[in-house]
Amino acid sequence: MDITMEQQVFFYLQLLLIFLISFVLLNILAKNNKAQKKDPPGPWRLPIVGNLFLLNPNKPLRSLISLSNKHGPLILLHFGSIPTLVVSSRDIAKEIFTKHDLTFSGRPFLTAAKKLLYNSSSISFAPYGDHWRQARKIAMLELLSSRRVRSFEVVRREEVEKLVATIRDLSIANLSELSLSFANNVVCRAALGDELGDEFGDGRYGGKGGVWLHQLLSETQSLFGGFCVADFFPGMEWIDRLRGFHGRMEKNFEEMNTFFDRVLYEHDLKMRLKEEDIRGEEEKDLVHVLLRLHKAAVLHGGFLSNIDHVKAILVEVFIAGTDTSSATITWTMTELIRNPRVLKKLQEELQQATNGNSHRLIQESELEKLEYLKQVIKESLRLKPPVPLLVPRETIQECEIQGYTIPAYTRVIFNAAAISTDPNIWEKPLEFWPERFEGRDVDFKGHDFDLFPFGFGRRKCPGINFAMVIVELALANLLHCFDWSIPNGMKAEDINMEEAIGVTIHKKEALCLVAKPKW
Ligand code: HEM
Repeated sequence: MDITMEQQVFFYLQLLLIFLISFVLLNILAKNNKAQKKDPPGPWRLPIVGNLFLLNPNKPLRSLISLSNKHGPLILLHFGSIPTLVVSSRDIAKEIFTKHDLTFSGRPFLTAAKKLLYNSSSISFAPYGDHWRQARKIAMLELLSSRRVRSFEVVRREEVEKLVATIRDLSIANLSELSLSFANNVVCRAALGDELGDEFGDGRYGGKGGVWLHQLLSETQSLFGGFCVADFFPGMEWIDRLRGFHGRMEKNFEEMNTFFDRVLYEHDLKMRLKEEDIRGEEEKDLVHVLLRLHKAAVLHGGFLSNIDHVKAILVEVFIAGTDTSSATITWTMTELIRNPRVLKKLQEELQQATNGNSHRLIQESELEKLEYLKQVIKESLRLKPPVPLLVPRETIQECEIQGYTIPAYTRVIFNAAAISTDPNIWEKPLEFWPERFEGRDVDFKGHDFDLFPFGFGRRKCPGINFAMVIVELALANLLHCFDWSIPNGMKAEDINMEEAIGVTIHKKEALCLVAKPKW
């Protein structure tokens, strides 16, 4: 059949019409879509630096709290070129956990983690995915399980004995330093075993080797807490090189890497001598456990066949486990000395717990019944959470929160400290008042959104049991063995409560107190 000229024109007109209608419809849809995509509120920002100028570098936490007070509990800031969502409300944190936990389970790829944690192959800074899942499983089942934590009871007891003996010889105790070396020694002995090895000073934690390792780890902590230009201005690594930050990271990494190579080599030698260790018997430290898993992975294939991943997990245990526990001990002692009523009540509880035989140390088996001690620590974690902004997260896909669109790869900060001192949730929020938890079932292990010092969801801290027993045992014995007072006629109000900066928040000025032995 022939098509007439008229029919042809009509056909092309129809096509044109369809094209025009589709074009208009698509445009409307695109506009609607754009109109629907709403950014969370946030302050005005400058080109290039974004909102960085709004952060007081000495008090970033306080700056974030005041920005949230001004702009709302869900704000979008730009740190350099990095969009960063700040969550400062219990209800929004709960919405995220219950509806979008997976979306918020990423971690940003930060320079220090890339360099010091073997290309972010540990747990805390590993991007969400199979590697992280496998590493976390090992942490939960093998390294930080209740059984493993119990197996280090002797280590903790011996270190507490040493701590108490050291303080008996001091006229003034620097509790910031003492609690850090106590936590360091417990973590080192749990991770590496009882001896450091002769290449590292005299091979003992209390000696030169211990001091050297302590300094090395402090530098690692400080690099993690430091400001790295490339994390806010990708492509500008050269500035970090120029200002020496890269050099510091390289040096710290080389020293740490050599140290762990040596530790692994020595453990391997011992394991070869004692074949039974490979089957998992007599595992005395975490290096043994990791080496067993590494050997099995090399033989049969699987996770941890790469020795760098073993080293990354070991560095992680140190950086995640020592500072946080010692900061909790120091802040709790600070609050107690400022609150003599609470201090006295707690000492009475400890006295009763010893069943009349008070001239001895409190044992781990007695911690369970110390209700008031638990309330005191909970209150300290509420007022001074050691990791107040948690570890930064990153969205792995786009999602909608409170009607706002949050794109994939947005960095996310949860302001746990703002929530745990929110006057809408807590009565007298800035007062140290442990009795607030009496009969109030507030869990702090990531199930309750009023208080989550250990984070929540898939990425919450797997070291809670490991940390809590260290903190409880140290505090119970510090308070049971000594009466504490403030030196040089200072008053409680004179104690400087300023916070140092870093991922873990320490007391800026060391806590120095007079310790009078009770027995
Ligand atoms: C008082 C002591 C501690 C506090 C306050 C604390 C706090 C935290 C916080 C806030 C996070 C981030 C959670 C999140 O993103 O939701 C975290 C993660 C982590 N913590 Fe702890 N922590 C403590 C002790 C420990 C200890 C003793 C260890 C191990 C020895 C440990 C190992 C880890 C690891 C591996 C992660 C990363 C989890 C992941 O990304 O999957 N922490 N911790």
